[in-house]
Amino acid sequence: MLQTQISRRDILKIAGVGGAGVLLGASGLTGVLTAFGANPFVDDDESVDNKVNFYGKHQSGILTKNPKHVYFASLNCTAGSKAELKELFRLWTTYSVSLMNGQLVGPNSANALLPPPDTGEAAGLDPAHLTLTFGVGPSLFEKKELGLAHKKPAELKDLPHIPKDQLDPRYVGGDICVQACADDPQVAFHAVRNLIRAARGKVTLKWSQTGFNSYKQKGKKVETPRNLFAFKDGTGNPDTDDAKEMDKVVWVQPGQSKSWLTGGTYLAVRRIQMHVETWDRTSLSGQEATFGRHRDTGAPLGKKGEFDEVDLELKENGKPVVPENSHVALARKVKDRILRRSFSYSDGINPDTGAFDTGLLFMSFQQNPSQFINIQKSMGRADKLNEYITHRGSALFACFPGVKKGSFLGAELFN
Ligand SMILES: C=CC1=C(C)c2cc3[nH]c(cc4nc(cc5[nH]c(cc1n2)c(C)c5CCC(=O)O)C(CCC(=O)O)=C4C)c(C)c3C=C
Ligand SMILES: [Fe+2]
Repeated sequence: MLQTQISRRDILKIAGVGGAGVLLGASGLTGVLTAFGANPFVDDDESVDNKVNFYGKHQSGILTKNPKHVYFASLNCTAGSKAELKELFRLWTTYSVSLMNGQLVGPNSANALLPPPDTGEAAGLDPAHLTLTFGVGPSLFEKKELGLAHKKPAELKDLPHIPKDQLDPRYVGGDICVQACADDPQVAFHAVRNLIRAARGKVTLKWSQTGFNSYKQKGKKVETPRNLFAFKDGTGNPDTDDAKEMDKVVWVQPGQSKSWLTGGTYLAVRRIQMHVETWDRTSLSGQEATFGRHRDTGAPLGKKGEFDEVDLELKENGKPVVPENSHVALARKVKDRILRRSFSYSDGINPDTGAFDTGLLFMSFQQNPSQFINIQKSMGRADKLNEYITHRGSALFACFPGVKKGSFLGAELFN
């Protein structure tokens, strides 16, 4: 860690101490160098509580468990050249490590005539397990000024239309994405706000979505969160502690795609409205038949425990206990697997209908978008859940591999 760094807790102590010399002496070099266009190396500070490391083989925020809040931002890229974009990702690397350490993105200046380098609303807060995940969308590679067309992976293209989706252009696509997850929504927002602020002239916000997850925690044991239809959501996910499984499901392996994406992954995002008014008029048995699981325990129909194996062959009076058109049965019809990492959202009401604008910010990570697409196709028109949901937003991003100390986000793409 740079000796010159300053924690967000320290800022409160230092506040009020005048004199540029004092402040630069205490917290120094980072902001000064950043202001002159250089990016000093900032390391993970493992002495900080509630902190997730930035550096590693893979980016954070993909296998990182139990995120409570997300601020997801989809961005337009307005950089004029590849060199400009590369500089931005270098700067974002330094910023991301500082933010995930719970530090200011730049030291305060004593000059009150200047805006403070850090927007300040996370002052005094710890990192709250902040993770930052960056990806690039298909449209980035179509920008002639960036000269990246030859680096576009064949599979990085807009997700296909699915029956009944009613996409709203306000929630579609994006050149770049930033996913900020934290246990504190203000920490997540602060991170995205400062990243965007530092990128002025190089990116603009296209769309964004906040989301949340709530779960009971006893010691280290965490219960599966419930979605806004009250069902446990995430039970059937692959085991993120199983590295071999993650290499099969999530991480792009050497030779599978463009080399810059090795160790990275694809993020499929769907903003899915959930018609809670209709759901709340549905019987419990109807709700359980929709998912193929019990609402209370999360167990597959016909079973007792949440993690009992789903048995699609189980019959009662000649009929499958887990209905063939249930969400889970259809998801299991194909052999493809994905890692879901979704969040509920609640965005007020739709002024035209008076209905809640609420639902699921569905996010899944997979080594090839075809895994998501095959599951989506299997669900197709048949999924009983379709009666209660409408897909409103959609985007696909290729998320960079992790960053080695001394390197920067997307180095393999830009070098
Ligand atoms: C194409 C991928 C999927 C979309 C889109 C999707 C939307 C969606 N899902 C729920 C709620 C639940 N999904 C559950 C399981 C489940 N869902 C998918 C895929 C998509 N879901 C998969 C691959 C699975 C796992 C199937 C398995 O192998 O068992 C469940 C059951 C519990 C669990 O495993 O998480 C729920 C509940 C909603 C509400 C929704 C759109 C709003
Ligand atoms: Fe699902």
